[in-house]
Amino acid sequence: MPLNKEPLIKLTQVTQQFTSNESEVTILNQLDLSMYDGEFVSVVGPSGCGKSTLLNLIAGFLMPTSGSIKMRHQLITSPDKTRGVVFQSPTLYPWLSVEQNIAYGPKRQKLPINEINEKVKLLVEQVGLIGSEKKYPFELSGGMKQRVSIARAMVNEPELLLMDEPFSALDAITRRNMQGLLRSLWKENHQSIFMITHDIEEALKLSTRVLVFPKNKPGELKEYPFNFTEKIAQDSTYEPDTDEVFQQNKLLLLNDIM
Ligand SMILES: Nc1ncnc2c1ncn2[C@@H]1O[C@H](COP(=O)(O)OP(=O)(O)OP(=O)(O)O)[C@@H](O)[C@H]1O
Repeated sequence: MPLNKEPLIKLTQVTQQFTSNESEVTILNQLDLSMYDGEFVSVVGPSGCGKSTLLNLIAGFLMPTSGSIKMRHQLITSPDKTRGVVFQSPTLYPWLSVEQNIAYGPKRQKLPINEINEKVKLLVEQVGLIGSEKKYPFELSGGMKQRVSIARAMVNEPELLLMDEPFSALDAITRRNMQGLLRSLWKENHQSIFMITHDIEEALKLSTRVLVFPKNKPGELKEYPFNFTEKIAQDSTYEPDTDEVFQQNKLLLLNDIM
């Protein structure tokens, strides 16, 4: 972890409690966490451990019970366009075409039309939707819809992309393709990414750091730095499924969670 750099995101002593059946439940307990520019951080953990809560706090959808969350020293108090969010189910406007969906944010910001067209063209290319620009959401597969969602989030050039189980509704092959796409976007655009996933392999294959909510320590986080994503990007012959180190780390994470 870079010690000499300023964090992009900094959580200090963040506690999140919710009321359930008239009693307080602590979901996150005095959590300290820093994330740096260019990192790809994944979060894994058992169902209900607080993964989405953590993402919602960083997005600004939720305020912590106590503690602070800052982005470049500024307290996060509401969602804004410096943090783009991609959800599990694509949230596209059904009456707008692919290119109109992507252009929606920049149009609202009243950016010059030439600039919007350029951004949309570049993103359509980057997410692999050339030829589908004029299609409407009902004409797209699940994977294509999620490609539009990612483009829609990235068109605003967010400093941080937050993804809540973005591929969990997709079939295995589409998912693998989307993982490759996301790795390329991360590398080409030097994008910082914070992703929640249920899939330990996905976390290991994509991230530079994995945060785990261990099963026996509710509210706490454990961290592991990894470099498999760089290996996969640089060496097309590298096969994690036959790499002993990869498999050992997978077991390590599984033991933490299950
Ligand atoms: N707004 C809320 N009010 C009350 N309880 C909440 C609220 N949001 C989340 N919770 C509770 O907090 C806990 C953590 O929820 P969260 O959605 O963060 O878990 P998760 O790890 O993302 O789960 P999953 O993997 O199943 O999606 C759950 O018990 C949930 O019911």
